[in-house]
Amino acid sequence: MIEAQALTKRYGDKTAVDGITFTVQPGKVTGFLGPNGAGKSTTMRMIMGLDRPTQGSVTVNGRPYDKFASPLTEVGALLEAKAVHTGRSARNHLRALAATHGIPDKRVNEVIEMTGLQQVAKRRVGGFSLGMGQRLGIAVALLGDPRTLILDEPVNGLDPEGVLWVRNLVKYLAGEGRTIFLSSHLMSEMALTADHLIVIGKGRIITDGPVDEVIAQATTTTVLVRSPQAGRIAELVAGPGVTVSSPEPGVLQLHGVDAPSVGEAAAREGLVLHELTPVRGSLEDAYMSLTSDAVEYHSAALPDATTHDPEVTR
Ligand SMILES: Nc1ncnc2c1ncn2[C@@H]1O[C@H](COP(=O)(O)OP(=O)(O)OP(=O)(O)O)[C@@H](O)[C@H]1O
Repeated sequence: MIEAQALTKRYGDKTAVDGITFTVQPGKVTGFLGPNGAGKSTTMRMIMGLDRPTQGSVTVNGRPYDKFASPLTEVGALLEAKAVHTGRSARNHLRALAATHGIPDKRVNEVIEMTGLQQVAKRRVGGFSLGMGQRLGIAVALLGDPRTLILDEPVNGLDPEGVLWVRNLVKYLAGEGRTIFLSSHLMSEMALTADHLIVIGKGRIITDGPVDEVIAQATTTTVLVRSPQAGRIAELVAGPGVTVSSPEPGVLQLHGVDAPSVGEAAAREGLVLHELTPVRGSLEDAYMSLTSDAVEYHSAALPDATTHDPEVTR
């Protein structure tokens, strides 16, 4: 378990992390989301004892990181994967780390296998691709078989097979009762991987809850109806708080009414439905809505492709 209490980090005038309190529970994958510069890496560095809080505290399994006699066996981390510029092979890099932390050599082989590095274990780490470097970083994090794992952007640079592997790995490790805390900017991936989310912006917590609740809180569910009698159905469901739009003939998009009510109203009148689908908002929709005020680095909007002058685009 990770527990942060009023955790704060200032760099001069800049408050990178602004008094955040949260708990990361064991047995779950907890996603850590927020725009660039929100304070995710700074928070993770404080958990790992690499940055000292200006105020507040953070503990792993009840203790500050620097109080662990054998930290690698308590908490493993992949932080801002920078290429390890070393002439050592991956295996020797892992062996050296294992030796200094009293970890048996056979664990090195285990993590090499777990991370799919067998083919390249003898190669110089300095020549690794971004994806191989990520796998090695994850191997380092797993080396001490820790109860808690902190992964900053673990899928960065991985190919689709690697992304799927990380997803399955962290779910498996959480299923074993470990505490998993990971950041990612890939919302679709986070939606598939995480059970719980903590979203921060400008150093403060925006929301903290189960993935489904975060999505439900920040998006609206619409109902898609396809029917040869769409006009009649639109009349039936009309009422205060209900908005109806029709993107194409025979199709309705309904806000403010749920799918069972539409189905029951149609049945009562003997109307035919070809489709009745609740359309939930995505995590990306929820994230965009939750963080819209917290984005420091706004990008310029691109011109709408549909309004291009055909003379110019041709
Ligand atoms: N060593 C430092 N000195 C000064 N400012 C820093 C330092 N480290 C981070 N910051 C600032 O603190 C803020 C939070 O940065 P942090 O790297 O924690 O954000 P992040 O959420 O991890 O962002 P990203 O998604 O871009 O990785 C940023 O404004 C950053 O510029």
